[in-house]
Amino acid sequence: MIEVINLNKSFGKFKALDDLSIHVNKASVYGLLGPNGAGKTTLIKHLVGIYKQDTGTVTVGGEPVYENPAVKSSIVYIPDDLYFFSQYSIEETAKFYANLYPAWNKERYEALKQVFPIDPKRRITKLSKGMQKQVSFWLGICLMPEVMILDEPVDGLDPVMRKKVWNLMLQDVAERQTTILVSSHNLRELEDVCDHVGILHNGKIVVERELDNMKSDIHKLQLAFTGKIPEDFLEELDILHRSQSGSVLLLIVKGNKEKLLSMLQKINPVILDVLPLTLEEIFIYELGGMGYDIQNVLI
Ligand SMILES: Nc1ncnc2c1ncn2[C@@H]1O[C@H](COP(=O)(O)OP(=O)(O)OP(=O)(O)O)[C@@H](O)[C@H]1O
Repeated sequence: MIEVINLNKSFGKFKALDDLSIHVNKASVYGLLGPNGAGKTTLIKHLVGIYKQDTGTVTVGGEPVYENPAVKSSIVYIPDDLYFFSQYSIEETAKFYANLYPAWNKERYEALKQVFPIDPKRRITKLSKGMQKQVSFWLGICLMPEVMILDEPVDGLDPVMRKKVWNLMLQDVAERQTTILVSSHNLRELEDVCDHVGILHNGKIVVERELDNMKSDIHKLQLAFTGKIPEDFLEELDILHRSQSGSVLLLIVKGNKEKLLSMLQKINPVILDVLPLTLEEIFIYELGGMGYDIQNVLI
């Protein structure tokens, strides 16, 4: 649904996006992670047609986005820094959208008054930051978008509202095949909602993974041996991290779990446990294995 191929963008001599490619399937949720200055907002501004790429292609539904009003009208963009007309109430903004966008869904707007407990007569710019975020989701969802692009979306929302907003959007992914791309610094925030995650660092995608597959491909093992550690044998494994506490060896290993276990049983360890890994740990070890300074890449 969203396809970015070999995208390059420089500001003067500074290369903000460096031959970047991503692919986001229809009816999926793609999480874009990365530290400050990685290039997330710059990429997003290409996806919503604000920036024109230097080179490369950016398409949504197979169509280029830049200067393409038809494609742009199918995308709802909720930026980090929200903008609303300074004099308009929620109600007036809703009327404005209803006149401008044929897809505006009035019934939905009315129904969502139950979810967003804000008086629609209030002027939006006078609301708190979190309340303004709520309004942007309320109105954005009523535009019945095919694609939602969200920059730090739940920043400022309280935990109950975060859950409500994600529930509404995930319902649209399931029922209307909406496609969502969401940027964040926080992997934990994305873990529950995304099916793919891409990590952006210095303008490049350094890791892109389907989350369902990830946990089946990387394992935390605790091992202990009666005699010496069989180093020759361990060299055969794809070890991302190794540490030792007393006689217990902790390994983070890539590979098929059953194969690993049957290999390791052959060397008769006195302890052989497979421990669960969080998604955050997986990324930390994978990126560490690729030579990235983890502290600078993930929070
Ligand atoms: N209009 C611009 N002119 C010059 N440099 C820019 C411009 N926009 C972005 N940059 C630079 O491009 C890099 C990427 O910025 P971007 O805002 O895309 O990062 P980000 O990943 O969204 O960061 P954050 O998490 O802090 O919001 C930064 O070094 C930034 O200074």
